[in-house]
Amino acid sequence: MLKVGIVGGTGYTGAELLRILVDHPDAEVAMITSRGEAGVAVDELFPSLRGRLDLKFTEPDTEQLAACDVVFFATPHNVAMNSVPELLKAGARVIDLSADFRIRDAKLWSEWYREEHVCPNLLEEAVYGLPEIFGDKLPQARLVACAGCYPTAIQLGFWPLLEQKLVDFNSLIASAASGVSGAGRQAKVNNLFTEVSENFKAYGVSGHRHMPEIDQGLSWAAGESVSAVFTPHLLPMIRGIHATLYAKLRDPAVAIDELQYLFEERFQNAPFVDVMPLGSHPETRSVKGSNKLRLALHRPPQSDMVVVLAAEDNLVKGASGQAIQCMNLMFGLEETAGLGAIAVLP
Ligand SMILES: NC(=O)C1=CN([C@@H]2O[C@H](COP(=O)(O)OP(=O)(O)OC[C@H]3O[C@@H](n4cnc5c(N)ncnc54)[C@H](OP(=O)(O)O)[C@@H]3O)[C@@H](O)[C@H]2O)C=CC1
Ligand SMILES: CC(=O)N[C@@H](CCC(=O)OP(=O)(O)O)C(=O)O
Repeated sequence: MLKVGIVGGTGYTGAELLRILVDHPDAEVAMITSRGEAGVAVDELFPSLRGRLDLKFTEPDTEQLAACDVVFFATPHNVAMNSVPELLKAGARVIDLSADFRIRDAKLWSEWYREEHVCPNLLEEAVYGLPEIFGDKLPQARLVACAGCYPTAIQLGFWPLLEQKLVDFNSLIASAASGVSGAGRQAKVNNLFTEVSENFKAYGVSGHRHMPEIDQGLSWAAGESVSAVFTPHLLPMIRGIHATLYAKLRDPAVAIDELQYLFEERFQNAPFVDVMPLGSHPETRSVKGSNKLRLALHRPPQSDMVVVLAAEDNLVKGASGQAIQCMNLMFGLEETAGLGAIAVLP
């Protein structure tokens, strides 16, 4: 059994790691931290885990965490990077759900995250945690930087089109919406029920920290520097991301069936990417609680655009499920181990 440590166990992604790991056949949670809840039983804070986990939150302690085989950081950015060098030195492997190691360029990272990176030497080594693309790098990885929630849906949705150079690289638009759990569990006025419910709005249009991450991934896919227009929106629901991706076809005569075949082939060995039948409309509830990303292709009439629709659960494929998928591949386990849950309907 793998011994797992979780830093940041009281947040939404930490709780989601727990939900998945208590049913994992090859891993057990050995340590879980919270500064605010240290000493409190995990099942007291999360009664859904009563009878399933006999553990208390502890203060984060890098020396103790180093005894784990793998440590997940489910913490805000600028936290993991302070402990990762010591953990790696002690022989633990690290899966970071935050953005500390996602961007390869330390200067660019500092511009968006407003801090100096404390271990820029590890940025090159960190494997970007998007297993459908970088899965072959995971077995050797000491450090994984899990892809962000919006970037997962947007990068995978555009990837085959860019890789095959089928679309105009200057035409990429990603309009996406996230449930409120994407903003984390800490109290903020903007996330109050009264502020969020019965409302819909865009945010971060002139600058969102996922922009450089999305562009970095799209550029890897295209093999050259590419930038998308990204517009996030806040959806008055708890979980789920829906993205509508637009791109101009280089050859408007290309048949939609060919594109569908391309996507099916690209993701044929990806257990968590579902390329739905042509013309489908993936819904967030069809992925709620599951590690699936559902994609569907459309060709609007009288236009030279292709539209890709994408739906995922931001806390599962967009965060904790994807992190566990990475862990499985790092340790030579079944990619799907512990991740078999299907979506909750309705
Ligand atoms: N929510 C989402 O949909 C997604 C989130 N992510 C990323 O995952 C990370 C966690 O997100 P989320 O779960 O939403 O965040 P939350 O705000 O819900 O939880 C943060 C957790 O980190 C702990 N924490 C905060 N500061 C520190 C610190 N300085 N040292 C140690 N522990 C700390 C908190 O506990 P305590 O203060 O008690 O120690 C808490 O348990 C973020 O980086 C986020 O960007 C990624 C994809 C999707
Ligand atoms: C609704 C909401 O606020 N969403 C968050 C999503 C970010 C997130 O969860 O962080 P990752 O970078 O780790 O994916 C935001 O827009 O900042």
